[in-house]
Amino acid sequence: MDNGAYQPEQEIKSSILLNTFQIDKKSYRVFYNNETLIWEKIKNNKSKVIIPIHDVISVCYPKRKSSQPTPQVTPSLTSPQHTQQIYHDANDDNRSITINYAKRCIDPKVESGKSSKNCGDRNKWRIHSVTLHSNDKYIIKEWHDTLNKILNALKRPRKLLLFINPYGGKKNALQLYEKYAKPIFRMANVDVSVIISQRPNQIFDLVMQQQLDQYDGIICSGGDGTFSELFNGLIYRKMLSEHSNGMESNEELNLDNENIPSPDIPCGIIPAGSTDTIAYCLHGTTDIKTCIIHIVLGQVSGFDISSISNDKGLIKFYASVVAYGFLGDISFEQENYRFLGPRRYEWVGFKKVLLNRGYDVEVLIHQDNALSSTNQGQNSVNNCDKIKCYENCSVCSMPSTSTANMKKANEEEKFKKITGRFFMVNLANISCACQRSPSGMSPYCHLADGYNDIILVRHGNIFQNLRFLIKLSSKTGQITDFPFVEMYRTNKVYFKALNSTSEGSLTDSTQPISNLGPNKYTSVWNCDGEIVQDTDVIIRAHRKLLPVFYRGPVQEDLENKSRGCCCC
Ligand SMILES: Nc1ncnc2c1ncn2[C@@H]1O[C@H](COP(=O)(O)OP(=O)(O)OP(=O)(O)O)[C@@H](O)[C@H]1O
Repeated sequence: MDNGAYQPEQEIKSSILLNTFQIDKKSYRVFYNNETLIWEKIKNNKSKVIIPIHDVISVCYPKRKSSQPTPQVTPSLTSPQHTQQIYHDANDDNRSITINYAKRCIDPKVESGKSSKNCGDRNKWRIHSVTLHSNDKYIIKEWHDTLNKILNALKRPRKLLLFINPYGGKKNALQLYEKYAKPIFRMANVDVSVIISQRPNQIFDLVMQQQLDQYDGIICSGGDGTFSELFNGLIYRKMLSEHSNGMESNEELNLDNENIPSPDIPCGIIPAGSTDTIAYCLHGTTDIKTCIIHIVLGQVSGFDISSISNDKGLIKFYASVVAYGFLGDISFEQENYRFLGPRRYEWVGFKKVLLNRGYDVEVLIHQDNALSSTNQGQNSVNNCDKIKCYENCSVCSMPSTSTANMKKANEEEKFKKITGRFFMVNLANISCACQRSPSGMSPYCHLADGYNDIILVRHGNIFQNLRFLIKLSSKTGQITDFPFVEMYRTNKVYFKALNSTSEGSLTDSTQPISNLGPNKYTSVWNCDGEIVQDTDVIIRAHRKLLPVFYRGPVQEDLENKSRGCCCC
């Protein structure tokens, strides 16, 4: 029933505009209809550009050059600094408007129809601008006002809080922000408050303490560790607020760690770390402009987050991987070689592959009935349909009712027990693809299906371990082709290190590691790059727990086809 109230969706859907404009001194028919903006040459309607309104960043009158200096961010801030740009409209007599829009990278030859093969990376997005001229200032004004009304009706972030980690990666997050992020936020009229972190875990602490209601999104610029601080803060904050009545301690908070509440505020990541696995998996690229574009365009989707707990409760949430054994050992030692930059992983990895003696462990892998039906009861990724996770993924968009219903029908949970000596045991929340390992350790892992892939790599001689690592970093081939690798899809795993000299799990395990660490018999966990020392843990996947600015990578078939000409 139409009660006369203003409905933004109606504005987006029902508006229609059609006029002739000059673009680069040529006549174009330009129309807006059905959430799409189209301009085509009047004399040659083959040259047509189609842009969904959701990919339009801003519509403005051509700007006068501002005499005001651009505000600079002063380092070492712990309270937000605002960096909003004020636009100056030229005058009321405008005869042109500029439309700034984002578009996937497509080879200009493909766009002009001269070639069907695309050398560009379709995961990358770039900003383009088109200026429409008309002698009729009323037409210009109508287009400007209508398109801005539509853009304002879209659900997009207008005010963001950004944490910058100046220490991660190449230590250039601040420069990257100034060079790439600030101009895009300014173009999109997003008001950004910036906080530069001064120590590890400060982002987590600030997210827990700060008033966040005024923000439409909380984002960070840094690597996986920085993003981990951010989303751990957001989730813990939400858990605390949900349990605020009568909640006395963290232990009580940790009791119900099956049903974790979702944060209300979406988050995002501007990659400025060493590996940037999470950004790579979310967008199919670590291209910084692409990641910023996805934030300003504001498309939010649920992203799986997993947790690692001990018998006392929750230890940490992770977004990429928890890895015990080889990768845990690397994570433990790499901090000592930070002066080598991203190369430190190669040096420490080389040392650890030579010295690895394997670790004895026992795992109980939950066999989810919802998965068994598609996997012939094996829960093995080897047997399941090999569907990769892309934008609009059919697996991730399946309703999540199956797991809950199955549990009721079969009260007793089924577990698969595996014991042995392992080179590494990894639980991947995402494919873990990155520039170094483009397929990732778990190529078919999904971003939002509610499952982890557990990868068990049996310990072997140094040549076997090396073969495994080479395959892991290759573009083709799968680690599950090796007979010493097993992979299972699951939403819960009980893990125990055997032969432990540490008499049970270490408490307070994410505290500074000083003299603690892997001993002769046990390793540590690499949890999104941070160390967790417990060796008796439960690992759970939480479906779509975190709202994140992302669309997912582009479908690979198209990408491969489009890259067909790269050999030339
Ligand atoms: N001002 C700071 N000084 C020192 N360390 C910091 C500061 N701010 C954040 N940190 C810590 O820096 C660590 C490394 O950051 P991050 O993981 O983002 O970068 P990286 O390790 O280079 O990248 P990646 O995780 O993608 O490989 C994090 O654990 C974070 O807690």
